[in-house]
Amino acid sequence: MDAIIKNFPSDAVDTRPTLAEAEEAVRTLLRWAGDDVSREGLADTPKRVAASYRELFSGYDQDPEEVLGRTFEEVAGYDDIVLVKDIPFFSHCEHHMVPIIGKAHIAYLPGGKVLGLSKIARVVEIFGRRLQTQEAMTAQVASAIDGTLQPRGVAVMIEAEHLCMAMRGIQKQGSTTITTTFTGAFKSDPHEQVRFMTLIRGRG
Ligand SMILES: Nc1nc2c(ncn2[C@@H]2O[C@H](COP(=O)(O)OP(=O)(O)OP(=O)(O)O)[C@@H](O)[C@H]2O)c(=O)[nH]1
Ligand SMILES: [Zn+2]
Repeated sequence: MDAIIKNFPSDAVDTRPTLAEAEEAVRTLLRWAGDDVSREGLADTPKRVAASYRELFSGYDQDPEEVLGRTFEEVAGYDDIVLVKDIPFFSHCEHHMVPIIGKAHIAYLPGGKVLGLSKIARVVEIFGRRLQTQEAMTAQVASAIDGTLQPRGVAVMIEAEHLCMAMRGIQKQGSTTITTTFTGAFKSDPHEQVRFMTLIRGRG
């Protein structure tokens, strides 16, 4: 997992295809779906899909450590839980390349350094905009924050609907998958986990 967090996964791909090759691949999939690539409505679709992949999978070219490296000293007088909850995200499952729609709740206990709040949401974006399993994404977000900020603990919960389970296959709409990763005090102290859960559910 470290390799996924520390490096740009795109570096591991020795040669990215050209744009023309990517557009040709889209044409192939359109034909596989049963459509006619020569009809007018599809003329620009390969170009649009290739451009949209650049955006939807932009996380491969972004380094979470760079984003999380911009910290500032602990805010005087505050050393308690910092929780950003209900961060919406879209990802794609690595099995079917179909959307995962969810929200992330992320907390940490400062250990000397504090993150800009937007950086927490940026980390969700970086890992979300890659092909994922929900478990891996949850662990990656927690590990990236833990490794760079070195707080007293990190808690990550992701709640998501997998459209590969809703639109196809078993076709169960509306089910939610919940995954959690706890480090440090959140892992060792059940009381801290309860506080995290209570704050997420809005009763804190
Ligand atoms: N653990 C985990 N599984 C996932 C995630 N996203 C999708 N899956 C599952 O990955 C599995 C892939 O199963 P396969 O049997 O190889 O593929 P499949 O024949 O398309 O499976 P079905 O979806 O059951 O039709 C399915 O059970 C999906 O529900 C995820 O984030 N985490
Ligand atoms: Zn899937």
